[in-house]
Amino acid sequence: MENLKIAIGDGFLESFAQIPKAKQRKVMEFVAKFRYNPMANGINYEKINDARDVNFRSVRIDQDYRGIVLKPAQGNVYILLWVDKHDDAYDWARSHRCDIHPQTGALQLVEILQGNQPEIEPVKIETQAAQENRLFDLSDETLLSLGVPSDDLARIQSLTHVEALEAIEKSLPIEAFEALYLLAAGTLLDEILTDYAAKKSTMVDTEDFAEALNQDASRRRFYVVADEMELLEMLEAPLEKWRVFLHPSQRRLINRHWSGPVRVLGGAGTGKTVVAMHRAKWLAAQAAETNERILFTTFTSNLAVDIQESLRKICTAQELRRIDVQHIDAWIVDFLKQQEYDFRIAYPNGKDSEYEKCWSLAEGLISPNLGLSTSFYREEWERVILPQFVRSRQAYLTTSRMGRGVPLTRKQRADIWPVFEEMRIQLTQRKLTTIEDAAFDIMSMLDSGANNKRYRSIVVDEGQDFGPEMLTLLRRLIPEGPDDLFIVGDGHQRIYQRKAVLGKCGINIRGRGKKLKINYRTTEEIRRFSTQVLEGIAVDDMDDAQDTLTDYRSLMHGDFPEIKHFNSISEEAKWIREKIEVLIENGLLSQDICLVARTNHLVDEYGSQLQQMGIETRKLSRQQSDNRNLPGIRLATMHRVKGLEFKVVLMAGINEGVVPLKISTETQDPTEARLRDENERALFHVAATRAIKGLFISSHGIVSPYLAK
Ligand SMILES: Nc1ncnc2c1ncn2[C@@H]1O[C@H](COP(=O)(O)OP(=O)(O)OP(=O)(O)O)[C@@H](O)[C@H]1O
Repeated sequence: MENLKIAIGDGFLESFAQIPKAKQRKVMEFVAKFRYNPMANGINYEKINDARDVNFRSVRIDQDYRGIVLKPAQGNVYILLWVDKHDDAYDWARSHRCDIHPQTGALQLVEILQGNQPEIEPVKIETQAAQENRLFDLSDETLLSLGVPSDDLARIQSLTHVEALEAIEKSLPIEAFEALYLLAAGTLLDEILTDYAAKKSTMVDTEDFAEALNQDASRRRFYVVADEMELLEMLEAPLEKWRVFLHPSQRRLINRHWSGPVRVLGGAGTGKTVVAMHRAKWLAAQAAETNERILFTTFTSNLAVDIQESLRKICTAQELRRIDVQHIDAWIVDFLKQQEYDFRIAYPNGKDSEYEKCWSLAEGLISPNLGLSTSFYREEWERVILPQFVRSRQAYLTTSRMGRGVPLTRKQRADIWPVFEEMRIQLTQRKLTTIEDAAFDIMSMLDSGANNKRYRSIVVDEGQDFGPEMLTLLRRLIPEGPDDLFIVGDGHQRIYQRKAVLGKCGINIRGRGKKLKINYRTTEEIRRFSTQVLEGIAVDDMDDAQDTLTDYRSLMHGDFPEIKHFNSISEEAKWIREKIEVLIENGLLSQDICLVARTNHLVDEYGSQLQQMGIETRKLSRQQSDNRNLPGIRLATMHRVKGLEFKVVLMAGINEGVVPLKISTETQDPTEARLRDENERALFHVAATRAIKGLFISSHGIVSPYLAK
């Protein structure tokens, strides 16, 4: 059919997810027929009496259920909006309308306020005091550019508090509400205008729905379906809205050419991984003709597994074949294997403890006369020697020690060097090396022409945890140029004590540093609580400037996190059990609840207490991703839950000495102590921001200083 456009609204998927499985099957049968030919015999479009929107029609799914479709008089456009029981579907249709905004050209779906509307303040501003109280001192033109419908201008201009704005949320187009909400929360007007305002256009045809569907602002709620398979796939996972409904700020980063490396910041849950995945898909589609490959790399192995799984949901088979998803260590190991490299990588505190054996032998060379603590040597090794590939005494004498608290003279450097040299000797004798040295060895191999893996582009998730050696390696792996590197990350979530400055790794992001600001995962109450722990801490933007969380918000609301202290772990575990039972009684699945603790030991302890009380648990392993089809309360360390999300998170054992972990923060160097404390705070922040709608925090004994007010 000529110019046929079939679209689906996000509300259709949400309402579809709510109906019984048997009815969902009927809807799928209907949708298949509808997608093939919306004018087919048997699809009857019924007018809806009293509907305020003349373009709404109902369609029959079966005896009980109806779909609501937007079917404008002009053009060949059909938009699936809602599905529900007959009467509920009609009620929905009567209480909504869908218009094209005359200035922005966006398609907007809003609820029609009726009955008990929040009190609207008088439009006419009579006194100066009243005028000063106004929430938004904005002209009609500015409000229109943000997508506020013309009927709502006076109402918005008269609002005096944010609760009144929240009360009319559903009656405002999503983009207008979001811009106003962020403004009310303190975001600067200039920033809002840059991110949200549409340029004034005199060309908008408010009857041209086909054109309206092309607007970025429309595409966060309406998606034009390419084929029947795609539509059915969307119905298979109706709540995975990230697959198609991208925020304009996300879309702007994805579907375009960039002249060089891009760095995307964003607080927890702002959709960085979603953006990185869509970017990889777009890049893979661009590479169709050249058959070039994309590397998608992460810091943790679990995330790489999850990303591979999620990419399957948005990529074609061809696109998927062009993307290598691998966490960076695995990539390094693979590369070295192909080069027949003779060394195995040993990790600190690794399973075989070889690394620690080598270190204790190296420590044997520490001279007590120098007056430096043993922890100082280890910190120097990890923070200075390894990341900068310092291989000789001579090089060490002139190496930058920026960020280290204890200054060293040249003589002291010369005196302590043998310890590091010995560490390398011990490792080499066992045919071992560190991941950092391995990365630098690959760079030497690349310099001598070994590159069996040529990539068109590299996409990096968890960028904040990549050390300088890894970022330098990625830079060397791909020639500088358009669409070379796309790095997402968040310094507030740096939990592995690795820190790099992109510019110093040869990655120049000038003019291509971007930020995501809307948290899609967590309620505003949980977001606020989770960021408190980082207050007053200067966090970098992965380059040479600072990042901030002041412009990071959630539009969802829920309960405040609950915090409870106990005398003993058994009392605490009992309380946790009661919480779990109530949550499950209220319809939550056990696999949507995760208990998080700081150490493996504590995780196991809570696990056995819960099991003794008859609660099924499942500990998340380091090697495997979580299969959410299996029941059981999830148990995990704070490190393991990075990148994941659960409807409810129970943070247990938030005690003094545990959070922050005493042995992790013990050092005699005050600068190092500060860095480690920041790291522990980031870990707490990461764990708390995994919660979608419920966060419960408990402790036993003396409470953690992070909770004590
Ligand atoms: N455009 C979108 N529409 C709907 N949901 C979205 C969108 N973007 C992201 N989300 C959802 O928000 C949640 C967080 O997304 P994602 O994991 O990509 O964020 P993140 O910034 O990488 O988080 P973190 O840094 O905390 O791991 C996920 O549930 C994701 O599906």
